[in-house]
Amino acid sequence: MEKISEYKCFGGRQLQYTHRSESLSCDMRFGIYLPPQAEIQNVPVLYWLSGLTCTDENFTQKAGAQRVAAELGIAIVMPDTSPRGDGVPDDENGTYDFGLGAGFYVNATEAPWSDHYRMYDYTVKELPELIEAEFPVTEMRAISGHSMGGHGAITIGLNNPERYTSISAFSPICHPMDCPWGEKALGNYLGSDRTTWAKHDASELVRHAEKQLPLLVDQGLADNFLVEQLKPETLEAAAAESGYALTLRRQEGYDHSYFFIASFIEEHLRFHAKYLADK
Ligand SMILES: N[C@@H](CCC(=O)N[C@@H](CS)C(=O)NCC(=O)O)C(=O)O
Repeated sequence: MEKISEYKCFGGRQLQYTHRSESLSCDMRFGIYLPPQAEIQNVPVLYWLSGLTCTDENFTQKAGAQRVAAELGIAIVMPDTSPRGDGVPDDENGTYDFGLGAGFYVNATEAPWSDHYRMYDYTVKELPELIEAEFPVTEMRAISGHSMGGHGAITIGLNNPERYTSISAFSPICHPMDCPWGEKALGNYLGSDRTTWAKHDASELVRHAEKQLPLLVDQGLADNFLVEQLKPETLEAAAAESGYALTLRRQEGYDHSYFFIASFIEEHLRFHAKYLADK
């Protein structure tokens, strides 16, 4: 692991590292914010999963999360959104919604993607192991994300309820089995057998959840992707069916951008802080 940059921020430190990833077979970058409390004690961690086209830097630079993370004593880890580098295949047409910048937080089973595109293992196991070995953090983890990363946060959280205290999402892809982004990604990474997709579909997981983790979702009503790609109503219907205590808030006038995330990230951090402190 090698440090790329370090900035003092709200009394804590905003850091960026590169490391060799065994699960992804390539070098990866991640960002980590350590609040001031981490100078004297281990602190809990929020994992943030970004959306299509993002790297580790979008959330770091645009969400404005550090001030409240410093107040609450929470570290934030921001991974990249796909494997990168020489030899990592990309969509042959270079589209933004598949391949580089679009790992969808699954382990690909199909060639040529399966050699590198293993973002599920990276996010669930490899990265937390590295973070917990190298930084002053506890094993208390929460997970959040945006769009493709909101899908990642909900699916990873619900598939591993013992590993996380709470889940939140901004504008998540709620039903990837039935939207263009999701069908393209899951079809290419996992193959045509749709039964293997259900484990990576937030609505399916909420419909069948055995253990409920606290789940907060914010969705802007002026989001261009709302109707065709995000479909929060499917998550709501699934929660109603299974009795899952979902909090889904529709926010008038907000779009899909980081201006929306910046407007509500404080509430998401305070939501997670409650459960990170409880356990
Ligand atoms: N660039 C795409 C949209 C991709 C997009 O909106 N990405 C979101 C996540 S799904 C994002 O966070 N973009 C980076 C940013 O706003 O900093 C387009 O041309 O339609």
